[in-house]
Amino acid sequence: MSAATPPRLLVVDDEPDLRTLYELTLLREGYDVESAETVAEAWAALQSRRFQLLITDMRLPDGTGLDLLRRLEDAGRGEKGIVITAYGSAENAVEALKAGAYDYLTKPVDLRQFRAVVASALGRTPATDGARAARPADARHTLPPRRALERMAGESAALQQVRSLVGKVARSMAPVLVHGESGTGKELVARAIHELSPRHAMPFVAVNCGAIPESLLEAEFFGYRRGAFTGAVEDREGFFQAAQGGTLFLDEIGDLPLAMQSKLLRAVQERAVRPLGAVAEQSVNVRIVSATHKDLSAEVHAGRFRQDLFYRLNVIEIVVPPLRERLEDLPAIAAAVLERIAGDAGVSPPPVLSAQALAHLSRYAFPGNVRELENLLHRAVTLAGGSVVECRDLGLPEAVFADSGHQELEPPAPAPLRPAPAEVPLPDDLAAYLDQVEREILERALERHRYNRTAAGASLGLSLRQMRYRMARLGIGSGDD
Ligand SMILES: Nc1ncnc2c1ncn2[C@@H]1O[C@H](COP(=O)(O)OP(=O)(O)OP(=O)(O)O)[C@@H](O)[C@H]1O
Repeated sequence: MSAATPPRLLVVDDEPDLRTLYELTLLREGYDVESAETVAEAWAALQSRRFQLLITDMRLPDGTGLDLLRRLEDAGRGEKGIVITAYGSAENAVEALKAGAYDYLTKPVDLRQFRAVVASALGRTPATDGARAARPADARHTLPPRRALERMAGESAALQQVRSLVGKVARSMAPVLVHGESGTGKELVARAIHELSPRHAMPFVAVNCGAIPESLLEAEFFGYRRGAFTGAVEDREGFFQAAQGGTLFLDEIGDLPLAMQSKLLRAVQERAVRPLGAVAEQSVNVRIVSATHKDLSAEVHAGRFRQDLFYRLNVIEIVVPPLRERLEDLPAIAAAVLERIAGDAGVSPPPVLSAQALAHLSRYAFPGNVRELENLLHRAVTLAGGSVVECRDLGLPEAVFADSGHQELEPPAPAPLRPAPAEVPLPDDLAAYLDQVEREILERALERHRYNRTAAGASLGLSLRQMRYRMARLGIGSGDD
């Protein structure tokens, strides 16, 4: 956008004072502003000119802001929309996002937030805001657009539905909740949304909520100031600041403790965070995509997840079904994974699965989903050593197959535990020795449960959170790295 042609905005509100307030605020930002009082007047303006952005009150004398959004959508117009809704009417806000609004604001409108949302819709930084300027993307985060979508192999109806939803929601700010079992591709979906969104050149920050010790959550999410606590020797930004202008992916959101849920809700509502030890809040412009393998509404019923946060995050839900429910995707995903493995190893052409090996795999329940398939193929390729992966290379014992109902499948029979030696020599570094013992036990449990961390943890009496924490501490990979 050149300085000579400021973006043209249309403000629609029937209250003269509010209209003036919005107009003045936007004029100070250097925009070209027009206004209207009713749906009819706004529509007349929209028919005679193009605007970059429509900012409309929800309730208008002759209709609603949504009527305008729908008309724009029907006419195939490119104007983005921001809807201003009454305080506390969450349904209206959700309706607005579903009708294609870029974002919504609630009354009374906070002008700092107003400027930030408008700027974000126009891909700019607020001119008069003290908020941090949008940064150029960190190189690590800059993937060419569409990479995640291209990586997503498979043509099942379920996956096509996922792809189409990704395309639709990418344009807006609407929070998305991705639901699916572990390893189904939830993070891939979140990345695809980010890469197709207007934010794609800004950071994508992925956070595994289940892997962070509870005492560190606030500092990790919101950052801290030097001296905020012992050990805080310098200022550090949190995930929200790191994702400024981009997308924050909150994986395993269902694992977040209740106290942290309240703080997250506040940050999402206020669009501002206060680092530990700081006096002032910082406004943040971040789109939230969260994911869970849990049934969050059941968690809400059980009192383990805040209902208000659930509604905030779950404006649009994308369900990624388990691999066993879309086995038609198996050949394409396996081929894509084999290609990736071969590419990483510099081998060409990539190995292929024999027909029997594929048939064998399609009888397996894949409790760890695509991630498990990847691990399995990694091992199989190493064992095969040639260009064709056969059944025997897959290392799936008959015990893991059942013809009736995949759900009842049991993991392979455990190998007998090694008896403890009668006399263990005393270690000279007890902590390192115990770490090694723990590492071996975790690795064996993971191996036995085909890298399904939940199942491996449960077999040792550990929650997923504890399991992840221990794995991170001991530097054990999740099997996919
Ligand atoms: N449709 C697909 N095609 C190809 N690869 C896929 C597909 N879906 C997932 N993957 C790959 O499977 C692995 C697991 O995916 P991802 O990390 O997105 O799953 P997840 O559901 O977020 O897992 P978790 O719940 O354990 O965090 C990744 O390497 C991803 O690239």
